[in-house]
Amino acid sequence: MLFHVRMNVSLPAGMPADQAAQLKKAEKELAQRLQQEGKWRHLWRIAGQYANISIFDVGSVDELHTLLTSLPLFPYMQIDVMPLCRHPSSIRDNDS
Ligand SMILES: O=C(O)C[C@H]1C=CC(=O)O1
Repeated sequence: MLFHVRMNVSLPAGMPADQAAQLKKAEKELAQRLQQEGKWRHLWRIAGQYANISIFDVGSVDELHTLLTSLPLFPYMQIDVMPLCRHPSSIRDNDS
């Protein structure tokens, strides 16, 4: 199942720099592992914003929820999810 996910990150202004750096490091490690596993299919920065557009390929809505809530930055993100299905005019399958 494919999902379009937008994540807007908002760290508290008063968060100590070392705590923010640690959270970002842990987030990056998990994000890269999930990309290697094929679950986090695309990850794009939205230009000029601390936000991303991602495509996830997971087995269920529950799996997506578990994955998103396990992200180290989850407490500091607003996340919007859109489930995707194949468009009848698309010339691509879900694997491209
Ligand atoms: O920077 C972000 O967009 C937030 C988050 C998503 C992946 C990652 O490494 O950090």
